[in-house]
Amino acid sequence: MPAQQQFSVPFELSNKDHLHLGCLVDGQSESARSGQTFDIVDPGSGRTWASYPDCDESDVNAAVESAHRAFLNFSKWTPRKRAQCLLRWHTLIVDAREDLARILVHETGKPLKEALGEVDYATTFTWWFVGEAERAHGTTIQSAIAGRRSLTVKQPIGVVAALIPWNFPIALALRKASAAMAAGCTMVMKPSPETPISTISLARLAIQAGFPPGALNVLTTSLKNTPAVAEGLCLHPLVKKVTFTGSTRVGKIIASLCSRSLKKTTLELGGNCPFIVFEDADTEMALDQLAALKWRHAGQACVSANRVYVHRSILEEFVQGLIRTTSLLRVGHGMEDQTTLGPVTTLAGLDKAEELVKDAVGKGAKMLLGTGRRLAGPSDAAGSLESPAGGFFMAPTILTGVTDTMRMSQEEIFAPVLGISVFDTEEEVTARANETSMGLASYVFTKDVNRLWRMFENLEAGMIGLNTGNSSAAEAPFGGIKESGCGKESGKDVAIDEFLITKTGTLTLTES
Ligand SMILES: O=CCCC(=O)O
Repeated sequence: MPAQQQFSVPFELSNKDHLHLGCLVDGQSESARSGQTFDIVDPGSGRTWASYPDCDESDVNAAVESAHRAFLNFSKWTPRKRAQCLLRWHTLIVDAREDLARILVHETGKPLKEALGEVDYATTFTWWFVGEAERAHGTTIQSAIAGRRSLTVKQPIGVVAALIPWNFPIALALRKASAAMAAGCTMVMKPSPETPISTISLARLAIQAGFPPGALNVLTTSLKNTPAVAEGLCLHPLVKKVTFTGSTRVGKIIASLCSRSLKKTTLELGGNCPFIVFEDADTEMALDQLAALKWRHAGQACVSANRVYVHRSILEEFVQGLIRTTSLLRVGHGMEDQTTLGPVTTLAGLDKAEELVKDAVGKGAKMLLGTGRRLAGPSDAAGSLESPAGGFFMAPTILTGVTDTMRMSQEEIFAPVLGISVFDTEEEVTARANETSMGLASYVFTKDVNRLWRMFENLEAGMIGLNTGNSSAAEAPFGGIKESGCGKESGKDVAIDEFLITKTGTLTLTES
């Protein structure tokens, strides 16, 4: 059933087509079979501003079959034709940058400047995979047996299901989709309940760019129907690969569902990233990098600094510097010019952040800035911070005296709460940093190049920032180890390989 437009959009768009009601299946805008919808809430105001089709398990098959039909054709396109189409998609997304960023602000709460930054980051993936499309090659193999020749070819794996998180919905949708489509796969995307609109916009632009109908389908769902739709996708026999970004808890469920048919998975899961500042670090640099990393999207990035270890000899200076820079942040709605810290995207996130702070303070941590509680009204802010009512806001909160047994050292915080722990030696901090089941990213600050090299080798994480708080880039492999997941997104060869199979051919010559 075609979907109807029904919005009261609280912001201006340069092109109204960039915001569309309805999921996308076979190039058509569709409602859920049940006719049900769910609401999209602006985390900056707490107000509902749109409703989207609430797909359930009965909607999965049509989307997968359409993607399969499209695959039969699309997988035969030459790599150059795929690259050219990806480039047109890239250009359309760049042209829609401002509108997409405004949509992002109202889905995720992040400040407009960060939302524009996300779109710019996202289009580094479309750009990168335009190049990768033509460079996925097989090999020839010198056989050990006389008269025998061997070779490998790479072929697209088939229909991919992509389960996309709400924290960077445009960047992570494009990191997954541009790699898959460069490889010749088609995709069914399931965005998070908080952020379906930006995903639909991207998919409609893909069809406009010339990808065949069905090459990129989108099913939107409420939180209630998310498990059923995700399960339907993971178990569908025509889905050959599942790529998921989200929590480790859900990642394990996805892995177990996919294991029933030995489906290939890429799992980008939770982090508990240590940020280590040694006594010989450039502290100004470490402070700037920590601020950019930690307050990015109000602490809601999987690679965010979760545990901050500062050497005892520079603790006082470091903490004072942190308070000074953090006090300059302005909390507010993402569309307001002065806002530098937006709301937390979900109420559940706010609840958890409050619990973690309560646990830490109960175990002896000291609160130096903020309140560790949601902002309820104009009088509730710490210091000079404003406290906008209505949205899911928390002032940036800084704690010292954080120990490894506190919940905030053991769980992903995903909120504007920063805890500082003290350490004395390299051996001690390395052991404490590695004392977690997670292994996504770690960060080290020191001027000693030998120590940087040692830490790079000894820290158990998939990505190590050496005097930087930002390792994410289209050209570098992104992904964790341990319970932070498996597989790589972005980077040369490895990311596109996630969507390819390698087929070996062996030829016996009749004459040699
Ligand atoms: O939240 C996870 C992804 C963030 C990034 O790509 O830097």
